[in-house]
Amino acid sequence: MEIVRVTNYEEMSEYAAELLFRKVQTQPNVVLGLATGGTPEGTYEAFIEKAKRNDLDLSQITTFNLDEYEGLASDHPNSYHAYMKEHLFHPLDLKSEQTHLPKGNAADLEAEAKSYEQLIEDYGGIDLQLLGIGENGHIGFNEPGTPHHSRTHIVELKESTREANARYFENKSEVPKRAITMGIASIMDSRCILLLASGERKKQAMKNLLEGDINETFPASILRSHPYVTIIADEEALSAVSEREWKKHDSLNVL
Ligand SMILES: N[C@@H]1[C@@H](O)[C@H](O)[C@@H](COP(=O)(O)O)O[C@@H]1O
Repeated sequence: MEIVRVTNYEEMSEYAAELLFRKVQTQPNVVLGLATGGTPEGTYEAFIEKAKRNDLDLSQITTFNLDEYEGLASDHPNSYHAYMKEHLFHPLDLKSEQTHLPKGNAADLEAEAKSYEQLIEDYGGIDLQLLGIGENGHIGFNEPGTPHHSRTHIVELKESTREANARYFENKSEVPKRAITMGIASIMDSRCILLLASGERKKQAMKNLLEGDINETFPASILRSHPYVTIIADEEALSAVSEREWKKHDSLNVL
């Protein structure tokens, strides 16, 4: 596990965008795993800018997102489909065949989960998975208690997660109660993982991730057993982590 400690959100975004840019440049047919939430917005913005400025060839990339809310159609303004179209897919003119998200409004969600997992496999797996982290340690929508062997599945969202995400909806009651998400094992199958964390709100999560035990109570802790994880976190997110911990991991030799 590598930790890149940066000053703030802007620096985190710039650094992550540069890594994504280099990844696509060196591997034009890369399969990217993508995340939503406030954390990667700046990364997407910086990546779009770099890609356009350098005429980056994106025609061969494929993307798979981590998750989607249950019941929201892809054109629902609060769906993760809509988020991705706005923040990445449209600005980069990615074709719809290149981009994949689980369908939250599928008639048979269990079948959707299976076929999503199969599709990732058909593409040879994910080369680089981008992750944010929930305050309770969730990755994707894998809430505390999710088994480490889980594959794409349907989850009940914790009230705290619905509250944290309510800012994107009119009010909390509109936040769906369930979602479909890649599982812990699906995420761990990615060849490398890039986790981003910024701000005070994430400081306890980062402390648990870097100093706690690996267990299912804190889902992100499993990442410590993955061979290629890079964390880009800012000073506030790392403010509860002892310097000894992040210095121990600090490295610029990433991805
Ligand atoms: N499903 C998403 C996660 O993928 C994301 O990492 C998390 C943190 O969001 P934010 O980056 O807005 O703090 O929120 C949601 O629950």
